[in-house]
Amino acid sequence: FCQTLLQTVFPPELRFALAKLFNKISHWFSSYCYFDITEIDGVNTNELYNAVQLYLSSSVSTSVSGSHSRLSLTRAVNSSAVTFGLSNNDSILDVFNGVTVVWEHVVTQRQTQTFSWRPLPEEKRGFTLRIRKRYKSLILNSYLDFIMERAGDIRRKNQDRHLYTNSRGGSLDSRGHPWESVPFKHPSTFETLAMDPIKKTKLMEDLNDFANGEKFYQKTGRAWKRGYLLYGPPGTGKSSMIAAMANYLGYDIYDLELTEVHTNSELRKLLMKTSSKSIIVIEDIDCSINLTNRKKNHGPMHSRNVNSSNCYDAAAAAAEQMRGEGDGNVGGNSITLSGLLNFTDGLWSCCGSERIFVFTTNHIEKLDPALLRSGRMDLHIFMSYCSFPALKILLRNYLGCKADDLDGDVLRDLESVVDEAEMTPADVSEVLIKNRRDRDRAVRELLETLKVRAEKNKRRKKRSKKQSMSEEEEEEEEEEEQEKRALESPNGKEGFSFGGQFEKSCEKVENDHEEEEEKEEEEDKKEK
Ligand SMILES: Nc1ncnc2c1ncn2[C@@H]1O[C@H](COP(=O)(O)OP(=O)(O)OP(=O)(O)O)[C@@H](O)[C@H]1O
Ligand SMILES: [Mg+2]
Repeated sequence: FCQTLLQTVFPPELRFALAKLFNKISHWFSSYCYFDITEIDGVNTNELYNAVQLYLSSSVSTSVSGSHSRLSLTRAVNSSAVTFGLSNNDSILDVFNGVTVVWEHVVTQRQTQTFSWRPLPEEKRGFTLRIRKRYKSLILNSYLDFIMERAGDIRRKNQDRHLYTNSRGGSLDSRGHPWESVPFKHPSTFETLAMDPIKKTKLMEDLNDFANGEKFYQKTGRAWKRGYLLYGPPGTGKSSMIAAMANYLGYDIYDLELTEVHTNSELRKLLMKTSSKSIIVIEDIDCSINLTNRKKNHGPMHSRNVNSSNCYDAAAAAAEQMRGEGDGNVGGNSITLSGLLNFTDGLWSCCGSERIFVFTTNHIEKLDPALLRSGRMDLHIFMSYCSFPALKILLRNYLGCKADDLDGDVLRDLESVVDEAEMTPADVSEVLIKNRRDRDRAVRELLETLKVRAEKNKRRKKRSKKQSMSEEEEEEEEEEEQEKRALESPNGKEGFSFGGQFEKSCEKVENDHEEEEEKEEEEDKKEK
């Protein structure tokens, strides 16, 4: 009634001024201050609104059995979790640093829309935060930061991981993004990963330290990133470990296909478009480097004094980078080792934080030392053939049986042959999957396979040992013969003998001299 009276009696300007004055007076006398966080800020979505909603959803869900009898439930696209929310015009208390605040979810009908390029929702939603005035400055900034951080964590936990790939070969999507993504649903976890438990625990501790190490990295002036090199034969669980890492930390994975990247600057752009809290993976790094090498030989570098019998002197590129020569872009259309090193280690690697680089390879010996030096790849993890502790994990995973469930003799047999057999966890898994309906048959067949493989390996090792022994013997015989020849030769100096190589070079020098003398004589004859 007052409002209609005001509207009829007073002009709008005066009404507005009166309302402002009234607000000011009530504000002076109130011991609280209020902050409105609306869902839509002008035309943009207010990030803080979404963050508050997520943050409150976690505290509301814990108090479901309490005073709240009506809650809203949401499930986002690509999310496997349900989030709780406050219903319209409901309020909730929250405590931060010992200070109590009140959040109210305010929903009002939006007035009839004027023309807009982007249609706005019919409801106007927002949160109102009520804080005692004296605590305003104490908690406002840190409280909002805290809320943003918590919301990020909840979002990551709720949302399924994403697996990004650059297989589009440098072209961009409609939003200018070079990465394509699919929901990442790999079920591998550290629980299911079969490897030495001590190594596993160490790695998990390392990951924890990394994820919680923001302050440490800041204090020490290091970029917040970490590099792991996983190496070992095919089928030992390198890719499975990457999936386990992503699931453990809740990070996205960027699977970088180096063969699809044409220039160093493209590589840099890809890096810039990766998000924080992610794992950047380059699988089979030795193969990717070879590709670069091949190109390098065709490029201008080929004219340099590079040993052409070797496909590429990667160390030269590393040295080039150490000297800071250019960006290492050879011929303008190929990535180089120095480009890759810059990618992982240079200034550009820090555009974003909390990132893990993982390289995998089957042949660590083929990698350039520049890639392996500490600081670049912080941890080198060897994924070995199936060991006994790893075997026990696989038995548990596939047959659902603990070591104690098996017959003691069988277990001992398994333990005695597993190392000799040099079977990969992938091979062991195959045997177990095939017989997973019959546990006894699975174990029996596994034991047989392991024994056969162990026997085979023994024979192979014996053969190669024999081979190397006979080669050694041959070499020794040859040396002895050469020594004999040296003693029997008329030019031989008694009591002295030089290595075969040296003798050969002496013979060669003498022969060369003779040839030269003959040539000179012929020329003399011709002149005459
Ligand atoms: N350590 C392991 N623990 C559990 N499962 C494993 C392990 N290693 C291999 N496997 C099984 O074998 C399959 C192949 O393993 P994975 O792809 O991880 O091997 P990889 O080391 O990445 O091989 P490659 O070098 O060929 O890429 C996986 O699907 C997984 O089920
Ligand atoms: Mg792999």
